Amino acid sequence: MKETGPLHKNIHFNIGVIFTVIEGFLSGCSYIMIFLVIQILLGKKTTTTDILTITGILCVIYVLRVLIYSIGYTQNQIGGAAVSKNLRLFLGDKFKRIPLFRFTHGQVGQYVNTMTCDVNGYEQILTHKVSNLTKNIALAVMVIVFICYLYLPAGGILLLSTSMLIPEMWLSFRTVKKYGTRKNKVSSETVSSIVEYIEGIQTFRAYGVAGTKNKATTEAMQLFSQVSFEYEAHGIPINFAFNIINWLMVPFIMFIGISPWMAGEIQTIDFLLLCMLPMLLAKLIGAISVDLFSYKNLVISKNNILKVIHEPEENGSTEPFTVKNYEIVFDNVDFSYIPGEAVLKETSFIIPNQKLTAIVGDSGSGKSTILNLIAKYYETTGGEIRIGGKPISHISAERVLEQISMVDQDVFLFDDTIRENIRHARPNATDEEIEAACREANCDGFIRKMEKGYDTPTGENGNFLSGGERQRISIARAILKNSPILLLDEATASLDIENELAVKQAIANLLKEKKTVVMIAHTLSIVKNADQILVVSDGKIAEAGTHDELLAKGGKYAAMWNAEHKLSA
Ligand SMILES: Nc1ncnc2c1ncn2[C@@H]1O[C@H](COP(=O)(O)OP(=O)(O)OP(=O)(O)O)[C@@H](O)[C@H]1O
Repeated sequence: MKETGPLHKNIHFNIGVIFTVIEGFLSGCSYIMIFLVIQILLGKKTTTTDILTITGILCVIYVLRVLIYSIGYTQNQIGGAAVSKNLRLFLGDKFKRIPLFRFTHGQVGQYVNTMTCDVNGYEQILTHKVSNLTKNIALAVMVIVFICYLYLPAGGILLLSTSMLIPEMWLSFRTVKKYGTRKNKVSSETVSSIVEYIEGIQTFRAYGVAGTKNKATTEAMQLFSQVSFEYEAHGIPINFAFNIINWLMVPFIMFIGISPWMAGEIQTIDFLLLCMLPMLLAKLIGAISVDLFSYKNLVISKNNILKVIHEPEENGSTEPFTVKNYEIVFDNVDFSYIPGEAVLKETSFIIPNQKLTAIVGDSGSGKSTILNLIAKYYETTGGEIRIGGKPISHISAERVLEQISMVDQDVFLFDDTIRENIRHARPNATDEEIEAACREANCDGFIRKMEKGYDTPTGENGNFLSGGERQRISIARAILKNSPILLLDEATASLDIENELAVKQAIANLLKEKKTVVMIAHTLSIVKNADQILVVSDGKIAEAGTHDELLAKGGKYAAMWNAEHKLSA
């Protein structure tokens, strides 16, 4: 099947294979030359010219072999590396188009496995396996042809024994398909488990369940070891049986060559080679069998890559998303993360353009889900969400997200400087613009106190910074992006008083601009001045109105307000 797209092999790869095959034939030629040398030596009239000619030809063959091998190997490496680079770039780009809800924990493990192990595996096929295989096959064909020339029946028998490779491969491939596929699946689960273990190491250590005490990770590794063993254990007997047949051919050919040699039908030198060449052939066939086995295994990697390549993409339009206003409408929206377990049920509400809407409600009532749906992290299962009158289901997440700034509790920071982390919000922003955004976000002060100021590294995922500092950096990003919609998950409750005040001030600055703001509020004091408050309860909007209206109503909001005031009193 002709390969297209990122798996397509390039010209370097093809040149590499051709050169390796030539090198295989040349290596066969050196055996023919040795044959000629022995023939001359055993003959009566050996002249210096004969010896010089043969050694000269051998020199040329060896120099050519080294040259051709070097070119072939280099071309293979260049070709393979180019394919894997293009493949990784392609997959990186593909991840941009896969719906965001696909990036669940288990799936991320699979993607990491594909991007690393599977792409490495595929590169191995291209840079080593294919060339080794073609070279060994070329040399094996030459050896068989040469044995046929020496003594046809011996050549015929070797051809027959070599053809046992076909059933052997058929059986091996079945093993690879069954156990290799499982091994690969368990391998991605193990990667997920290891990623989770490393990410959560602080928590695991705090609870004394790190290292071998961590049940989930230990079990995942044990399972992987067991599956790997099963895989090898089922492949070995087939290979073992084949190798016995393969190597028994060496004495057998010797045996059937004795009578013609004694009868003078073949010369001593031919008999000598009949004793030696089957050993070389057995070694080659053994190597071909092992390479074909691992080649088939690596094909699983290729299939995993193909699976990602063919993953359904978002079907929304990538045309720029332009609307006259940024009113957000939820029209009878149904949503569930797990089929049958509804989180939002026929939910309808309007978030007015350039107004502040606060969402309050019990924990687990669906507040974050509403933000996730506006940002198109997930697709609704029923109903429609419209921004500025346009249904967002027809627009790609990337285009919708261009209109949105998100400040939530999980601030993701890259292992880069503070300046570059903020610049991600608007890559062409100047240093002055970044610093101005930081002043508004109340983080300019603490950044300047740092040794390298804006060029201070944040550490992996911002672990050199405190929670409040990370939140203010996230607010600076939102200010810099200056998008018309702002989704805010206010989470000042977990901060110390100084940080809480700084973050609240930063949020107040962020809200000064005219934007459509949707804010999840965990403390009601912060939403008092909102233009509209939505009270979410059990996946529905239980109440909607201003602070005063809702208090006057004496419903759920009023109860929450009174409870909060009792606590702070
Ligand atoms: N990725 C997910 N997969 C499955 N269920 C989920 C997922 N995310 C949230 N849920 C479930 O959906 C429901 C609503 O969750 P959501 O995070 O929207 O609540 P919330 O009101 O924001 O809660 P909180 O105030 O505690 O953050 C909860 O029952 C939660 O367990």
